[in-house]
Amino acid sequence: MNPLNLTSFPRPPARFDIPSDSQAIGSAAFAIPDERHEDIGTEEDMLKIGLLGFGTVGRSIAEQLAERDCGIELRHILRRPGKAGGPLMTEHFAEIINDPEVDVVVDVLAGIEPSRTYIREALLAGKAVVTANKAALAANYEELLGIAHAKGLPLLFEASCGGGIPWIENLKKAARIDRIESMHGILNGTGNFILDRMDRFGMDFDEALKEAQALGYAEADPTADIGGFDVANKAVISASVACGAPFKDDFPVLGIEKVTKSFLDDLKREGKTLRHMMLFKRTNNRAALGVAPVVLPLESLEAQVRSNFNCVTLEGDLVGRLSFYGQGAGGQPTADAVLQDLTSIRTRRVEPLPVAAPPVYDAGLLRGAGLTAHGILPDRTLEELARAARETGEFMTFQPEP
Ligand SMILES: NC(=O)C1=CN([C@@H]2O[C@H](COP(=O)(O)OP(=O)(O)OC[C@H]3O[C@@H](n4cnc5c(N)ncnc54)[C@H](O)[C@@H]3O)[C@@H](O)[C@H]2O)C=CC1
Ligand SMILES: N[C@@H](CC=O)C(=O)O
Repeated sequence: MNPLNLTSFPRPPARFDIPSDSQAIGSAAFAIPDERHEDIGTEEDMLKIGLLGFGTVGRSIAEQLAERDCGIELRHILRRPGKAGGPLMTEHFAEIINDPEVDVVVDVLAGIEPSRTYIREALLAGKAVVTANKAALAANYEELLGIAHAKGLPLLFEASCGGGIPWIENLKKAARIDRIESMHGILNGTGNFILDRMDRFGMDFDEALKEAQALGYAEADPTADIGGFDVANKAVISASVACGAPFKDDFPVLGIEKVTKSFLDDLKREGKTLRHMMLFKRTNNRAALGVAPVVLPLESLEAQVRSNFNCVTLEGDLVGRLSFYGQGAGGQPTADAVLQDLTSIRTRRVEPLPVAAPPVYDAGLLRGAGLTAHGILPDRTLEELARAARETGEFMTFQPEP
């Protein structure tokens, strides 16, 4: 029995302009009828999944499914050739999408490919998809959400941003009522772990990075974490959800590779600290995005965020500021986010994505009122500061508005 009652997914509010073409980013509300969806199950039915990947997150998902009664049955686990020895293991993706019992394909692979191909093929084969892979999603957001929309299938990605924090779900909910005017926050557990270990325990950068890797926080290639590209992927996904349209523009990304203990000690003496942040601003139909190390007063909210924790804030025109805090990396919190998405599908409580016209990129929004440059180069945009940082090799930091 297929428990995916696609016709019962809530419809988005009427104020959204729903594009009719199949590439449009839409919600799972628009089910295209096919015979698979006619066999509608109930909430009590087991949701059957095929798991792609058996690393830190994949193992945690399998462990939790064995331990708790979530109403989810694990039918297959895709592993690399030569590693698929155990029960349920396969090295053939075709075995998963050709299994008519599989309702949802869960992607916890690393890197853009083969995830993009597998998500595409799963959706085209009529399977819902849950992914934690922000690199694959950010790079192919329009295409993949477009296919999900055209097929009337959920493509959920809570785990892709902020580990165990229910950020995407709440951002979608806020966007039902509010205009999302800004977002900022810490969205990388590895980077925050490193800065915190250096700041509070005097650890070296490399030593702290090794510990983050051993704890399962870092990406397979940790340069994505410390160079800001992992935050950039999460920023693209968050901005796309907030704007109701794929956020495709280039934007400045500054990493934390150059941070030293002595730099953090100097800041501490001034009553400040450093956090690696996503920065997003939007007014009317204009928006800007950036990733940068930000100098913060010690008493600020983000300065309290330690270890692998993340803290991300949205500002809506009605609700004002809403902040979300929790473990941003690690097998268990990320497994929780995946299981939450699967439970939303099983219980047919999928929050639809807002849909709107894409904003025009306006770099000037991250200047002046939005951010004040710290120390040097005041009154420049984040783009100009990023360029100068690359050219001079200097380490740039910014202070957020109070
Ligand atoms: N570790 C974390 O805290 C978080 C990770 N994520 C994302 O979740 C995904 C998984 O992360 P981790 O489990 O930490 O990564 P990982 O590197 O520990 O696991 C990835 C697994 O996929 C396997 N794999 C790669 N290509 C494959 C292929 N073609 N066929 C079969 N298996 C293949 C690898 O052998 C590895 O076991 C990544 O996309 C990551 O960005 C998201 C949130 C938090
Ligand atoms: N490498 C990432 C994992 C979670 O998204 C991080 O450290 O935040």
